[in-house]
Amino acid sequence: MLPGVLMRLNRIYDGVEILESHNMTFQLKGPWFAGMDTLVTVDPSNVHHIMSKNFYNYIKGPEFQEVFEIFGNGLLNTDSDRSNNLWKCYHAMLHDQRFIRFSICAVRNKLKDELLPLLDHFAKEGTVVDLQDVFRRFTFDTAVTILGVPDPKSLSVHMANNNEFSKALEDVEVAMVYRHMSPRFMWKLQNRLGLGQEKKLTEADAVFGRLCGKYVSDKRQELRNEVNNEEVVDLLTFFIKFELLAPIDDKLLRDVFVGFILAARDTIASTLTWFFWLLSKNPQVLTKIHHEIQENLPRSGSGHERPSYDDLDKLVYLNGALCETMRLYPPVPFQRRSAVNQDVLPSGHKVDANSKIMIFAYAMGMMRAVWGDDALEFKPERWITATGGIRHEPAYKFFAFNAGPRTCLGRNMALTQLKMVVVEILQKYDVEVVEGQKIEPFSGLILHMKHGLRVRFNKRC
Ligand code: HEM
Repeated sequence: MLPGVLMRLNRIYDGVEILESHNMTFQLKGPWFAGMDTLVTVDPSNVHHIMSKNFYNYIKGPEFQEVFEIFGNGLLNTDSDRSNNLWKCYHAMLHDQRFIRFSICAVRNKLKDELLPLLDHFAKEGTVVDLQDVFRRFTFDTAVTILGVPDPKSLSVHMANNNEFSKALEDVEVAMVYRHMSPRFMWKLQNRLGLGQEKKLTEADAVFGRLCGKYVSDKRQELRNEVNNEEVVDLLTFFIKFELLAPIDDKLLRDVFVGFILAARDTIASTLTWFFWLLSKNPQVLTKIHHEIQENLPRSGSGHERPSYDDLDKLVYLNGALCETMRLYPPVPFQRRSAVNQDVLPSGHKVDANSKIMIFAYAMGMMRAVWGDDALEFKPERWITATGGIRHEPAYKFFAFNAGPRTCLGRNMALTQLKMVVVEILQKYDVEVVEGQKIEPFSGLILHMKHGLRVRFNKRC
């Protein structure tokens, strides 16, 4: 059943119905020889139990690490709690004011100097563009810049696709989905014979090794020559210079590099794409966001560096609309875990040692039992308290950023970046979604739009 279910992720409503009729937890069966049986759950009490209360019993495990071996010893592939040194290093970096300033500046410059001029060009020419492609290029360039490597400049009028690293990432994603959907012996055999997706995966690994090797050695050289500029703290500089993680060898830096792009690139691009599509379907929400921006943000030319952190914090309704987007279309649509020891979940389901569990974040956001009868509606109001503040939902219910000790470390940075991009685009353009296109999700590691999202930009007066 598992391959079939993964292939039909676009028919999510079937999955929602099955899970609703099974009280939010369901045993999937694979062929007896393939070891693919998986307990699928969207029950928040189970999620809380798995991700927090009994955290040590539910690991990604060796099988997960084997599937994702291309990410090496990076954080996404590592089991353990917050005592892990790599986790501590990431945590320190994402709370370091110099790194935060550098990242915000990278996003702001990319917006101002490249994305907005490009959208101006598209608006002037009346060009129809794939918004998802635009955002993926934007987030790729910003993630690479934040890493401290020369900007690949993949945003351009011609939208050429000639970046080796980005192509390798795409091959990796397809290969990961293939590994998930195939019995282990099958992809192992293909890997040994160098066939199909496995061949591409091996080639992608070589690209990562070669390019990251060069980036890291260039950065080490740059730091040796540096006239000390304490203000510029990109990711590689942070990891190499501050030596929080000693020793840090080039192989681990390669794993951090690839993992960071994976964590910070398509998650943001996916959210932005679904967000603009949802706005096109819900014009009343768009009107309210415009109103909130007008009320709260200084106008351009007022001398402020716009918009500031504090300004963005005032946008409570926009925050709700972004959370609502990630509730319905969580960029990371599922999480896999494996049980170390036998256990019983709060729902009463028995879990055998070494059995597999999937938390299906995508279906969870659509569960009436979790979100109420209006679960399928796009309602930013859901995220606002009676006094007009931000309503915080527990992570085991709003699972887009994961839950427990291994919650997404970049959550705040992600929300800031999302708001910066949305505000700038909405202030300057009306985004017109082309009629008649088929919109359906494609779930790899990230929940993309299968056919992209074709739009026109019309300049606002
Ligand atoms: C909308 C944007 C984002 C979403 C929905 C998101 C979601 C997630 C999820 C679900 C995980 C757990 C992955 C797993 O263990 O399989 C995760 C981990 C992580 N994310 Fe994010 N993420 C986003 C943006 C970012 C950004 C911008 C950064 C960095 C600046 C970031 C940094 C990380 C890191 C370092 C981890 C590893 C945490 C750990 O394993 O302990 N994320 N994220």
